[in-house]
Amino acid sequence: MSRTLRIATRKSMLAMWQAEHIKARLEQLHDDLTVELLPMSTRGDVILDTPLAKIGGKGLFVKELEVAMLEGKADLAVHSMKDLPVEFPPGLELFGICEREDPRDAFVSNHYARLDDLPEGAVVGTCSLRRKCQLLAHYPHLVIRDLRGNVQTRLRKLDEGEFDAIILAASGLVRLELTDRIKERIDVERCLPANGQGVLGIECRSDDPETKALLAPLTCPDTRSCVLAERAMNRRLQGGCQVPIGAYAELHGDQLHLRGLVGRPDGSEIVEGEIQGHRDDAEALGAELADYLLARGAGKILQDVYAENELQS
Ligand SMILES: NCc1[nH]cc(CCC(=O)O)c1CC(=O)O
Repeated sequence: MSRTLRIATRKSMLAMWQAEHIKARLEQLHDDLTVELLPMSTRGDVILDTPLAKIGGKGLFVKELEVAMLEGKADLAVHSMKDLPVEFPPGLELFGICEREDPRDAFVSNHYARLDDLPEGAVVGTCSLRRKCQLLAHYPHLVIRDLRGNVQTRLRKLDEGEFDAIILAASGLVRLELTDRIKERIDVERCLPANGQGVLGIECRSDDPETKALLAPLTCPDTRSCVLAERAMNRRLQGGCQVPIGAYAELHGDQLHLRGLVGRPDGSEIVEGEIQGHRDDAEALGAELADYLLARGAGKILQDVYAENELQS
């Protein structure tokens, strides 16, 4: 029986690449399946002049896609897991979690080979409070400036000389075949990634078993365990995507090792911790690590960050 699936997607090059990638994999897996893309604009794409942390609102980039699925105009959406809110609207769920690519942040510069080489006062572009916090904690001599836009826009601003360097997810650059722009992959000890970084997630309607059956083979069980732990930590911390929270899990056999971090955007305080346990307890481990961080002052830091965002908006 032939079937057609429609993927709702943002129109940025990275989002389109990701949707095309899942389309190709699905069509390869299933004979007689046709996959079409439904490109859409989201609020996050339209509001380009305000730092994301100030616009706030969870899921700025996903709401329109979700409406399209609920209205039956599309069957699935492909997301960067790190941009996905931890909760889903009724009727929709996270069904597929694909194999993780490089989770690290990448150092991109036209003049410097490594983060360590940046001189006093060098200007680094990022709008991620997580990156800002960790960069300033390790390199207090740097100046961090907001940098927004899709990957191409950010690279253009670097090339125009507005910044000495910028930080982007390595995975996004790799997907766009811009690997040669990566000067250094920053180890997770210096910059703990965002939960779900480097992972594609697939969202679909909860009551759509046919789509789910087609999507099932895309899930990577190892990545899924890691991402469940990372997201459980963020959920317990009640962190949206615009907060200085890092979460990164790795598997060693069946042992899951999760690291977490909450920090002040200026790098003046970082609360961090790690936990290890069986992968079957991934979500419980995430929640437990969140409680550990909360007991050490993470809640106060997050409260202050949220209050600051309120004030500026
Ligand atoms: N917030 C934007 C965004 N969302 C996902 C990625 C990269 C790909 C990924 O993490 O899977 C990026 C770009 C970036 O942070 O440099």
